[in-house]
Amino acid sequence: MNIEIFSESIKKLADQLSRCNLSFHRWNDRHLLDSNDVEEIAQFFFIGNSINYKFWYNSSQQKYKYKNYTGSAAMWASMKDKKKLINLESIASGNNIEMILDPLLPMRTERTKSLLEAGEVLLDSFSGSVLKLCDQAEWHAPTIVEIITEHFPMWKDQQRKIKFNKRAQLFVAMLHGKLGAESKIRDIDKLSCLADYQLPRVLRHFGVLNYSNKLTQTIDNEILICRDSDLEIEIRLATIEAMDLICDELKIKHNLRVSPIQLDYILWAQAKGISKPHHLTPTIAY
Ligand SMILES: Nc1nc2c(c(CN[C@H]3C=C[C@H](O)[C@@H]3O)cn2[C@@H]2O[C@H](COP(=O)(O)O)[C@@H](O)[C@H]2O)c(=O)[nH]1
Repeated sequence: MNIEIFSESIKKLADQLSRCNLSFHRWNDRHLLDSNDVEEIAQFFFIGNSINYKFWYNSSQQKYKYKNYTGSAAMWASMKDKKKLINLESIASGNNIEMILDPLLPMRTERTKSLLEAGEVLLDSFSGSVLKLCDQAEWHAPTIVEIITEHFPMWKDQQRKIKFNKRAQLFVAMLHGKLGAESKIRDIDKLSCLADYQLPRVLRHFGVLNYSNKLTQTIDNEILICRDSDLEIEIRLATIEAMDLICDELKIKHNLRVSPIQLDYILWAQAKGISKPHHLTPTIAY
């Protein structure tokens, strides 16, 4: 065991959170597509999340940049600038990928494969419509995630039978938040938080996750943690458990019903001000 969850820190953090606006993020950020066309938004969120992973090169400090943006925001901003090229037929044919993918993005080979798969499968199995995929799931959040991970192998994020499905769940959360009152998505609260590299960093910063000396050394010295290793899975599981406990505390002590996926972005966004590194696992999952 390399991680302990501190209940005192959970109480303190829940207390702070209880005084914040805990509603779903609306994804109206400047680097995201703004459109009244729901299909266009859904497609943009889908294509973006198909390559929403690993924005670091060799360390937490060395991040992909585009214009004034860093990390995932830079990827979204670059996709937004190229939105006219995001045409499923040409993505699936491989023709536009060279132009869509910024050459500076890490894991270019994997991202090319992710984009090709997204284009091909959306066209072949869902008539090129992300909304059709949601219709097929009857807008039931966990079913949308299931359909995505069944049809798009690159989205499958399952380790030792544990379904993390970080990118598929983020896609659903983004669509739900963006649609706001118009959202037909059901059972969004059945999704888990998104076990990426920033959320555990935030939970560690707030003292919720307490790392063993070995893990502290590994992360602070920016030593790579292998994909599918016990350590990687422990970090991801502890993140989910801690987020569930924070939600329990908000409910029991503060009478606030907040789901882990609702709380996810609120805490994720806190990563910006943290100086300690995040864990480094080269992966297409997050
Ligand atoms: N748990 C959780 N993880 C999330 C998100 C988002 C949201 N995305 C954006 C869309 C509009 C917003 O303004 C954001 O820019 C990205 N990530 C993950 O973080 C990592 C990138 O981190 P950094 O290098 O610092 O950008 C990477 O694994 C990415 O997949 C979230 O909401 N929850």
